[in-house]
Amino acid sequence: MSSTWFLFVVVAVVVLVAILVTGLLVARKRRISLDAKREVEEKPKGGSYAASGGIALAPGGTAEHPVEDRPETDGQPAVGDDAAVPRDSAQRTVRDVKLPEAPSEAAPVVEEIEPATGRMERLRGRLSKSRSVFGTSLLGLLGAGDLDEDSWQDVEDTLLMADLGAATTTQIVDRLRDELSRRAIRSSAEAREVLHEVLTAQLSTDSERAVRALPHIVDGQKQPAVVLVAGVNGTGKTTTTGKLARVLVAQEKTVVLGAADTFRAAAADQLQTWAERVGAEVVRGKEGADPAAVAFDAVKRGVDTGVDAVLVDTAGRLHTKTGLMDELGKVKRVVEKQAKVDEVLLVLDATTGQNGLMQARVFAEVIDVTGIVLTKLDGTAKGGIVFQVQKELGVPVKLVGLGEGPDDLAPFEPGAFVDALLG
Ligand SMILES: Nc1nc2c(ncn2[C@@H]2O[C@H](COP(=O)(O)OP(=O)(O)OP(=O)(O)O)[C@@H](O)[C@H]2O)c(=O)[nH]1
Repeated sequence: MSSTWFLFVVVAVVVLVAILVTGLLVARKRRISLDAKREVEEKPKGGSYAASGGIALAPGGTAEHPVEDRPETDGQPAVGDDAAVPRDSAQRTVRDVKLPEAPSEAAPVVEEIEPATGRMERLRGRLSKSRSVFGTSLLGLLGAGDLDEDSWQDVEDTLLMADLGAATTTQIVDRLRDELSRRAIRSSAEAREVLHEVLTAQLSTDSERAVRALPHIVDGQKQPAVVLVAGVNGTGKTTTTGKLARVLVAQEKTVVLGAADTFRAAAADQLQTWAERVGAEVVRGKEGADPAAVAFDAVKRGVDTGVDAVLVDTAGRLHTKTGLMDELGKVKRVVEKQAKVDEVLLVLDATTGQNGLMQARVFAEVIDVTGIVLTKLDGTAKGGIVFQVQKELGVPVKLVGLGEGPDDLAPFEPGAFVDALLG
């Protein structure tokens, strides 16, 4: 009995010792695996990169890098490179990798600009087509002395054909009749004098012809002049904007051009070319972007950089399309959140004759046109639209386009214009 009892005690002790040893081993193993986990967590990821604070920045070109000592020179490991330089040695950063040279683009050549003064005189010959109607026909008729009713009818027809319109033609013929009977005209030189007087008087206006494109002071701060250029398709808006920029730059003014014609990418490219030629900045949007937003950005840029003038070229739009005209109104309203629009130039193509007048009426209603630019006067015998537009709208013709050349833009001066018409 006692030996059975003794055996029982020995077995119990052995089992207890075995349990104790196993427990100790398990506890130790657990502790090691926990420590190992912490080690993994604390190891910074990505080698030397430790994103504890913000991104550390350093000025370019000043930091030192051991990379210079690496055997490879072109960024690729060379033979034996692995053996010579351990994989975990400092890596080259983006700053150290030399980029291939960008293909050198020829710097745009800034052109010399012809002085604007006396341009009308220089461009007089360009009005030759208009002159052939006015000068030759009218002077021939009037210089012949006493005119019968048929001759007066011819005078009237000549004026109508040159796009002076019915109302203006009647006024001019009435004035001519008065003057001729009062002065007893006998030669074509005298006739020319009378005609010159009457036509010039017909073109006179009390409105200011100067283009409001110079900066002014608002609340003690220089504010650029904001000029909006509008009109139907193809009248010469972009060309005029470019030509006007040249005039300003020639007078040492700084200019921002806004390419708010977002329908045609080519229009913005065209404006950009004009800008490069005079050294002006262009603000343009993506094709199809909101033109009002581009115009706004251009004016903001001009205000922020303190330039003298911001010229905004808008997309061509038919005056008969209400949606497009509304959009133009929006362009002006949005720009005016940034700065007052000082000048709204309506560009009319002189070769379109009477239709130009219709366009002018609608545009004037939508955006308060302040000045007319009559383009392509070099290519028409119908310069007479100048008379009508001004009389009907009470808006002065400020500039005339007399060719496709960069400096073929002249100020509108009634006396010089009539001189050019009569030859
Ligand atoms: N002869 C002549 N051509 C001109 C004159 N002004 C502009 N042009 C030409 O007219 C064409 C149209 O000119 P643009 O400036 O592109 O006209 P736009 O109004 O901006 O055109 P859209 O943006 O399509 O509405 C171009 O070939 C110009 O060279 C001018 O005074 N005389």
